[in-house]
Amino acid sequence: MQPVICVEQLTKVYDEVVAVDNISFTIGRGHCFGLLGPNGAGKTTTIEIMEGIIAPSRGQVHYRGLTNGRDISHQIGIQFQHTALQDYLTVKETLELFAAFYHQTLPLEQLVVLCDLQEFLHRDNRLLSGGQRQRLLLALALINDPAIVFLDEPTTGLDPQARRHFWQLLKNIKREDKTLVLTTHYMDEAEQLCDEIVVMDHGGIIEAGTPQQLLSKHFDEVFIYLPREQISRALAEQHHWRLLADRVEITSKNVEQTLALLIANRVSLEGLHVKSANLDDLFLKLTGHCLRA
Ligand SMILES: Nc1ncnc2c1ncn2[C@@H]1O[C@H](COP(=O)(O)OP(=O)(O)OP(=O)(O)O)[C@@H](O)[C@H]1O
Repeated sequence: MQPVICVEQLTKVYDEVVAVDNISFTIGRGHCFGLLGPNGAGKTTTIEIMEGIIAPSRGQVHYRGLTNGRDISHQIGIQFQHTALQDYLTVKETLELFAAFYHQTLPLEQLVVLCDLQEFLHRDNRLLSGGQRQRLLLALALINDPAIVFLDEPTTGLDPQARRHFWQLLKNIKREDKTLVLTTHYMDEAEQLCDEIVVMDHGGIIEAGTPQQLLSKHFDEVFIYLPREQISRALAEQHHWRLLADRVEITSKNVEQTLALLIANRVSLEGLHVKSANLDDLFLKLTGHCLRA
């Protein structure tokens, strides 16, 4: 891995709150790096220090010889969660306006293709759907052809189809040798996009690695589900299986053995569903609460 950003012993203390508590990590060039954690974990503070928006109390962020975000603005792009777009301007006019702020920009035609803006290029900003608006904001983050793009919960509020479309665009952008730094509340998004993730809680790092590394480190079992009415309460309690509202959850280290046990107990296997642990399960295990809770 060729490191592009090195965060070293970063700390941010507000009056009475340690928002970020001595964290260190490295982001590889061309990777998608995900910063995850529950509300108040310290993600935004960390990202804003990396972006040079706020100064750390202690520690450093190194980027190509630049420290703590100084003079970094022309090398990065930021997609903020809430950016006010100028009313009465079209998408094309908005791109042209933002392009005028920079010496060096990506050709607009390239941006339009990269962010899939063709269909609504001449539409007034006020008339854009949520997904179209996010694609325009992505284009604005890319306008100066940055090496690193920061994305703050880019798909919050989008419908499943628009989210998937957005993910595809981010995958294409990654192929252009850009490094993506993403915060998200959606574990499926992190699983789809991120090469490395860091999970924060209470200002510190509680886990770091690739999604696959973390899943295999924390889980050596799969979840088996069966409709509730097919398993007696006595059998479930005997084996400590979880009784959910409409199904039973069986945690199994050996699927074959569990199936044999079910068959031996004359349990019907109709509607059986097997699921490997995903980042949602990992998050729950690490932080004790769901991201959206
Ligand atoms: N300017 C500030 N002054 C005082 N405390 C702050 C300030 N900014 C953040 N904090 C506190 O620092 C902690 C970390 O906040 P931060 O916004 O970085 O968390 P987060 O992980 O981004 O949360 P969310 O997912 O809700 O955006 C919180 O306890 C927050 O209240």
